[in-house]
Amino acid sequence: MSVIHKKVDDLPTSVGVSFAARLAFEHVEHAYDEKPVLNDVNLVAEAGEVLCLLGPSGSGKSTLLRIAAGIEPQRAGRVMLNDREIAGPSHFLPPEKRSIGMVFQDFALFPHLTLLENTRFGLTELSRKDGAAEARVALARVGLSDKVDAYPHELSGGQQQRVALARALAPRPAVLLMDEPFSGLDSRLKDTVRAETLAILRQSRTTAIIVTHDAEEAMRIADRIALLKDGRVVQVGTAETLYHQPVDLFTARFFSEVNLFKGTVENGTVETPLGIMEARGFVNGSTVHVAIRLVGIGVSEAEGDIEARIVKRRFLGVSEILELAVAGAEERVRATIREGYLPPEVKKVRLSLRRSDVLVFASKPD
Ligand SMILES: Nc1ncnc2c1ncn2[C@@H]1O[C@H](COP(=O)(O)OP(=O)(O)OP(=O)(O)O)[C@@H](O)[C@H]1O
Repeated sequence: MSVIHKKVDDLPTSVGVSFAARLAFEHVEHAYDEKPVLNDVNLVAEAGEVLCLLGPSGSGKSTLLRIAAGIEPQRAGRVMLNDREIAGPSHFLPPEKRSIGMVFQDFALFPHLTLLENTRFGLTELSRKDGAAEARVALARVGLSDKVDAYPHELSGGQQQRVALARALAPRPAVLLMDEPFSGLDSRLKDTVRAETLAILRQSRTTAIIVTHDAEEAMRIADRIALLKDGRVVQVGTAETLYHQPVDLFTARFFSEVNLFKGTVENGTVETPLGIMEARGFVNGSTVHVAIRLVGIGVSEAEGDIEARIVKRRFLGVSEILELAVAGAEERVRATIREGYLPPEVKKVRLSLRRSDVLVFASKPD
């Protein structure tokens, strides 16, 4: 996909081709009253990419979006759109001048306006006729041409989300910000709406920053993911990087369910209930956490080096979670199997480990 780089000053404010822009947060800090919520955030959304801000509740994701949109002026640092400072010590561009669109969690549609009027709302620089024409194009793009005269309450949740997307994209923003855009949709609709939204973003070549607290959702939609914790960016990268090379235990646990054991390093190894694991690069005597992904434990009636007994089975539809007692270990171990893989009467099993699912991290002080 070719992405056209253009200076923000040259960007059309309303009609014309959409030019994806690069948006960068540089040393951004923020606090509400005296409570710090963002701490030295450095993060770039490259032109044309879908960047997900992922993190638990309260990690500062929405605040970062609001700062980019210009709704919330940050305490320190700056926000750049291509080479231009849009918020910082020397300049503050008001929201309507930023060429940045926003889709809110609750869609924020005007209930008394039709879809056409809702979508035309941000096209203030165009005549009524041109605005309506652009709004029709935007609604066609999200597949709602036949509903231009309908009101929001006449639509399903998924359709309302598409109107919100059409309204945000109609002025052809250089960057689109979306705050938990799929969280209000029921699970049956979610997959479809997510796929449609992504297709529209790709087609319109818009740079998008999407907030979510759901790691699986981020993996489904993002080109890159920025994981936030307590107002700091913990790690940025592709889904594969964050999953396979997590920088810390927090990141590892955000992306997969793990068994967690604490141990002491001896001669580059550490003992766990599932055997002795390699812990290269750690100082002798240091305390480490060993995280073993549930999916990395093979369970079988016949094969595997480790003997275990099934203590509990929990049915989860396509899979089951097993709680296991391992010979010689006090701590219980969890593993996952395909539903029905083991007959109900089976109690004794053997386990095998996939080494790539064993992750060792230095223990942080409690
Ligand atoms: N207007 C505000 N006034 C005071 N504190 C706020 C305000 N907005 C957010 N906060 C606080 O700032 C912190 C970060 O909030 P923010 O909404 O950015 O996090 P988030 O990661 O988006 O979380 P969530 O997923 O729950 O929305 C939280 O502790 C929150 O309580």
